[in-house]
Amino acid sequence: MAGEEQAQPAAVPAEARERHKQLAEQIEEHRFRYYVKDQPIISDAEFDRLLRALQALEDEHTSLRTPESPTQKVSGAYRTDLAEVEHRERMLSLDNAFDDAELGAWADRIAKEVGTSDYHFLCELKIDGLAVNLTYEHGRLTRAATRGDGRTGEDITPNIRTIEEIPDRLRGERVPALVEVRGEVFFPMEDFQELNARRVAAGEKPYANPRNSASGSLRQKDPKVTATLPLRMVVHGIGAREGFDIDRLSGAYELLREWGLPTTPYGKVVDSIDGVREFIAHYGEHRHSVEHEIDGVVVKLDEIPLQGRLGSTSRAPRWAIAWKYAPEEVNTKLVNIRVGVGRTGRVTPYAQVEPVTVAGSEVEFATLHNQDVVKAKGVLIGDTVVLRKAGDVIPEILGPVADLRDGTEREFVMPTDCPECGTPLRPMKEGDVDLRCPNARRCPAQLRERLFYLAGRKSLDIESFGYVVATALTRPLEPAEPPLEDEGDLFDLTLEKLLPIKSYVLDQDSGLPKRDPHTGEAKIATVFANQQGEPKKNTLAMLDNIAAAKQRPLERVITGLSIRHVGPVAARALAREFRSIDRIEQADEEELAAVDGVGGIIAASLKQWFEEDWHREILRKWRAAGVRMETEGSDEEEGPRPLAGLTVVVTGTLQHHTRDAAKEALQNQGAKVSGSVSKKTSFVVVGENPGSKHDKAVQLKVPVLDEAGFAVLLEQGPEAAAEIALPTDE
Ligand SMILES: NC(=O)c1ccc[n+]([C@@H]2O[C@H](COP(=O)([O-])OP(=O)(O)OC[C@H]3O[C@@H](n4cnc5c(N)ncnc54)[C@H](O)[C@@H]3O)[C@@H](O)[C@H]2O)c1
Ligand SMILES: [Zn+2]
Repeated sequence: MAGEEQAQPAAVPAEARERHKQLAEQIEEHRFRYYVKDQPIISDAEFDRLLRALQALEDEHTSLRTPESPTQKVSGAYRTDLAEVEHRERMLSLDNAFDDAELGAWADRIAKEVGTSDYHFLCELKIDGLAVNLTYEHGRLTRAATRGDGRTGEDITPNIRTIEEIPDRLRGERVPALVEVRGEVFFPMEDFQELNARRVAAGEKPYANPRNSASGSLRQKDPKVTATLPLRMVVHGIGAREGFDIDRLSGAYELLREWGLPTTPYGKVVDSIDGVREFIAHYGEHRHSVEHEIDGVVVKLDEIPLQGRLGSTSRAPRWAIAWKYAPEEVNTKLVNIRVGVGRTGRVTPYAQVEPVTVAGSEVEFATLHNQDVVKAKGVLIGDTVVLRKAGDVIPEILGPVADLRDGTEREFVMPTDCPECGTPLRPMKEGDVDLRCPNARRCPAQLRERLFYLAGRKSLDIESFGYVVATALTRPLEPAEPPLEDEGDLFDLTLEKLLPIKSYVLDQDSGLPKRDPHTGEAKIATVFANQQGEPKKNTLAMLDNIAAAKQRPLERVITGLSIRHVGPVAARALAREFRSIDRIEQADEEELAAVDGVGGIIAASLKQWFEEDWHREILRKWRAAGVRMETEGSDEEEGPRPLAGLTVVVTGTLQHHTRDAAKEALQNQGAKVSGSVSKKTSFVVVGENPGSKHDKAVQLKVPVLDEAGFAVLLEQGPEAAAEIALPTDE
């Protein structure tokens, strides 16, 4: 008889046991790939699902929850090339809360078990990096190690010494005999693509995301390699200690800061779980206003004696919990790399992926910028890739999961001809990375994009004129000839020309026809007529709106010409200075370049634009149609410019101004309006629901104005506004 088998509890069905074994093996395998090879093949979210499935199985059959189960251990013990180091005090993982009920349950347990009502929660950001343990003895850094299995980690002392912000010696008078400092090493997102480019060029596998590159960089055998990489660190805990006492973790952070260690500025002590919820909600919205990737919030009981009272499991402390945000990274298949043609003819590759839901929306396309970027990222068509969608930013491909290749993947080859008009592509200038379609006037893609921009908010702001209309006017299925040759004909559109038009309904992101979800057929529509062949209401409104757009200010007309490098800011400067299109055309390059906000590149681009016959023809037609080509009044009439020299950023929703109106008001008084906050920003005007710019302002201590302060700035000038600017340290 097999006595050992009898040790297995009979109550657990064989299938459950088998499933448990398989899941456990899978999890161990993924941990090995993640912690040791730094090349995971599944996303964190998928990994978390596996671990949860195992937990659920063990909840059902508790006897499966043995000490060896992956649910009970801190990662795993693996042999690596690096030397082993024992931690003095164990390094643990964290339990997770994926929804509010789980967070609430944790808080209830704390309330029940701490035996007092006098306690606080310390909220911190959960940094997506690599856990390390730094040992300082009498103020000197003597050892640095990875977390490993929590008891034994890998020795990375020489590598850690290459990180600038980690002090070799602690500063100050109150340096203790011993302290283990725990923290997270991370790789800044903005340096990530560059690292991958270097790796691909050197024939190495690119990393799938910044977290893997932090780990890979730090666990190099040769610290000289680590030294070349921009690793950063944030400390978030204390292990073993001798020679000092602390009673609050938040207080311990003060001490760590005094010693010269990089603590986080984003921690916050709150006295209720609702305070925790607010913190979670706030950073859920401002996730990208911090310099490192965050995947959640860590909530800790702040009182250290109470932490001791609650204790830990074999895997995680009971006094802390990690709230996980919805993942922004998913793995999916790169089905194809296509190219799109932009407003200025620039041809850019973009990724078509197997549709996935990420950060709440379904994604099918992701940007790839240009052919060099495709190379630098090292992605092949057919790869499983890591796709990231962060906030409102356009989805992008971070990198390939190279370990999943099976040899069928192929390299992307840039097409030689324009995908929409067949014209051979070429760089505009020698040395340009970008290829362009030189058929600027009639390439349907370019004309479509120009029209869409011309009708858009930054230019003529024509309502009822969107992408579908721009498509129908430039590449109709019927009739064969489009109703306009180029944007010169915009103001001559008639119902007669519009009603017969049938067109594909194109997707704005990809330029591909949208498909009927049921039949899979490309959607075709009569865009301007209803079923009876009469004009749609929208069509009539659009024609009225087009007519009204003839009276838009000069700067908006200039913007709408799609002159390379001439955006709304330059257009405004040009309109202000020259006051008519004719005078801009007559000005020589030097005069143009001398205008504040214009400069040499724009001046050259303007000159080039006016050299094209068909460009001048657009102006002639527009003028004949009655489009405004100058500003009335003379220079002298222009008011004083009390805000000249100021740079102002506007963020959030204002009650009494649209964003554009606020900008215009500022610019009218001579202020420069900028989209990003820097130390040079004079004021940040903050409306409701401001985003990361507000945080940045606070961080850089730039004066912040609310809407009332904004009114003071406009009416009484910068000195008065400065007096009522909000205190910037919260
Ligand atoms: N994709 C894969 O194949 C794969 C495999 C294994 C693990 N993972 C991922 O790794 C993570 C699991 O790792 P884990 O066991 O370390 O758990 P965890 O990441 O959920 O939480 C524990 C860790 O959080 C870190 N941390 C970050 N900020 C912190 C802060 N302010 N205070 C305290 N700790 C902070 C600590 O280093 C700690 O070790 C999960 O996100 C999981 O999805 C992925
Ligand atoms: Zn073309």
